[in-house]
Amino acid sequence: MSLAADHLTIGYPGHVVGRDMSLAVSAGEIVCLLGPNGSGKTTLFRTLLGLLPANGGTARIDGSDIRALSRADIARRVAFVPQAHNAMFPYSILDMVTMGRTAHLGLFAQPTAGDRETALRALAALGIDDLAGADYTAVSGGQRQLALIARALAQDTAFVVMDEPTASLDFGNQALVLAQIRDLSRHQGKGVVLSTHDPDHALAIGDRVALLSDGGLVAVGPPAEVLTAERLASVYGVAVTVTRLDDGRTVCVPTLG
Ligand SMILES: Nc1ncnc2c1ncn2[C@@H]1O[C@H](COP(=O)(O)OP(=O)(O)OP(=O)(O)O)[C@@H](O)[C@H]1O
Repeated sequence: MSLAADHLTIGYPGHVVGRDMSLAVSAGEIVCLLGPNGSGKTTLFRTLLGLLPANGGTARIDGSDIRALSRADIARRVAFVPQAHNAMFPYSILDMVTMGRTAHLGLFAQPTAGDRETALRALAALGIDDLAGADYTAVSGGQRQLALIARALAQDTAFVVMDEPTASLDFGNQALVLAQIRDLSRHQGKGVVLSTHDPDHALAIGDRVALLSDGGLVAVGPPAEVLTAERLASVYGVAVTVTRLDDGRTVCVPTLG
């Protein structure tokens, strides 16, 4: 089982964002995508999910060309956590998360009590079950982000694609979400690809890191091999110290000029 970019060229009409990108995420694996602002992380995800046509190459799920799959087929196999957006429709958080179950329902079928249970369990896993009845448009950006992650958990797909899942979360909720993501891969065997601006997050939970810069994937591999001080300095233009802690973990600290 895999979610794969096969020599993908990505972009918009008249604007190529990245060329010849190849990357495959397997079941049970966490791949973290890092890259500067505007380098194309969201564009790559949208192309991988079939939301944006590739300018070249192929996006594949379990070997099938994404263009051959219906939206429902894709939604049964891949959940997407977009960046927390401003909500338009005043659904309750529970309704919003229950919508993650839609992929498993037949046309016109209503969610069952079991679907609501699944949604409630996902909310509890993220510590926001007390918000089940709250209006999705009237909670904070971080709470909306947690609800979007809960919706993906409820969708219960083999793969999860997360666009900056920790971006608007406080320090404690960042750790909670990282632990949830690790659990999704280690205990539930899901393949996860997520983008982040924090190399420490990739070092903490990534099995592999893909570094996107200058219109291509410049390095793909184990976090400690990809995220060297030299490479981070060259991609982000800041001096960085990469240090190993006594307990074996590795962290990155930028040097302020
Ligand atoms: N709808 C669009 N139409 C045309 N160009 C776009 C569109 N969305 C993004 N772009 C451009 O594509 C490039 C990549 O943007 P993208 O959002 O994929 O980057 P990103 O790595 O996700 O950035 P960030 O880290 O800031 O979220 C940018 O130059 C951006 O201006």
